Amino acid sequence: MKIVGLHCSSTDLHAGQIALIKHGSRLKNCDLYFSRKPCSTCLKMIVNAGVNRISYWPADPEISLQNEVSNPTSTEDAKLDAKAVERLKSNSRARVCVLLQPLVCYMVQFIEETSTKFDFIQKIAKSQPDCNTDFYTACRQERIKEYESLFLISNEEMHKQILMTMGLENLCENPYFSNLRQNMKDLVLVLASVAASVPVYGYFGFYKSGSQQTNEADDQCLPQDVARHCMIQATLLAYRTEDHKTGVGAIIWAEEKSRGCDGTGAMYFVGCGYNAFPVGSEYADFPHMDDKQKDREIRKFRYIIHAEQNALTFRCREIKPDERSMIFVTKCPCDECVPLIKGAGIKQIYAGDVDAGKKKADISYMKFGELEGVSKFTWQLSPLHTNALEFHDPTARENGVQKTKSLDDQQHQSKKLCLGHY
Ligand SMILES: Nc1ccn([C@@H]2O[C@H](COP(=O)(O)OP(=O)(O)OP(=O)(O)O)[C@@H](O)[C@H]2O)c(=O)n1
Repeated sequence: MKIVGLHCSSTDLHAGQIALIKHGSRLKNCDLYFSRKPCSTCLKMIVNAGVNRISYWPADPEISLQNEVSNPTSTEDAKLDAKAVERLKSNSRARVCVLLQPLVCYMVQFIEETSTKFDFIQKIAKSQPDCNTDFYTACRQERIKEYESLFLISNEEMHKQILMTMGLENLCENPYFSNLRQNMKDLVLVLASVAASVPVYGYFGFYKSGSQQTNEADDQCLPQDVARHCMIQATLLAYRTEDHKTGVGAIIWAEEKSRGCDGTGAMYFVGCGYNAFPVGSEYADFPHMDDKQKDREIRKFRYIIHAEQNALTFRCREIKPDERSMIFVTKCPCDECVPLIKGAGIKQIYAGDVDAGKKKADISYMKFGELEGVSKFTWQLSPLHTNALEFHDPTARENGVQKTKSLDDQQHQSKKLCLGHY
């Protein structure tokens, strides 16, 4: 499977319309994933492009289908549109279905426990030995609250009514309804746990590492919230690893010269990957041992494809020399990958720096520190505030976790996943 694009709605266009503009008839046979059921404006074009499957999150984040009292005309429109969507669905070849695979047992617990092991949490914990990792729990609680309000509908009756209007009455009876809500909740918990592993905490963030020779434009760090968002994506990918021990995720974005229309500002998705054995291989085809195993022949390192290598191989866009392209990796790039990243023309690396400068038996991390010509940003305390872990403004913190800026909050709240009527 290869990801060919990630889009969200802009002021003028819905996410589905943007996918259509960006990819045109290349959408043929693709699978599309929506954070809500697409409206007829998007669906008719997508169906027409010949897509294979459309999966959507079974909720309506704007609750536009429920605002009958406050806004009868738009609710009427929303209901008409829901009917049109049903007709498009039943009369088209594409499979239109609910996006929800129940998670395997213990997955939520596994992710919650392991996400504290990521570099980003460990660095903070090490810098303040007395504070243990409680800040992780506080940060996770904040993310849970935020994502629940975005992705779940707290009132069960209202959720049932929305499902009915969407043509999902088969999910409104128990135990199906409660299973559906539990599955949705589990995914929210997974997302919140992973997001909390790259926390908003004090003056920690991605800052330039070392004194490097690069051109000025490439030296500019992304806003911290954008960098964190992309690293969370990479961290989610790391959970797909085929390595028993170490999961690594990587995602490449680039910045267009002109501002795009796809709701991601000027940034566009280039590719992503995680560490795994060659495509098509079966579980026992290759060795899985690490370099503590004496017999070198049964170690994994000569076989496993690194996260950055998969992101570069399965990218959907070219890396243009005159655009600022950036890779986000959850671990320090190793000596095999550093020349590949530079050779591919990537301008910025955002990474954790676990193992940086280490020479292990079969994998080394020596070149990252010496790398010139690519800007490197690693997770650390802001160099301007090295001794200032505490905020001067006490209102900026809550349970030890920095609160999101109110302006960001407002922008986030007003961002609709699919603008306009349903
Ligand atoms: N930037 C990186 C760094 C490592 N890896 C992957 O991470 C694993 C190796 O991780 P590492 O921690 O160096 O070695 P391990 O033997 O797994 O663990 P240990 O730290 O105990 O040596 C390999 O699958 C390698 O493909 C990767 O994809 N991208």
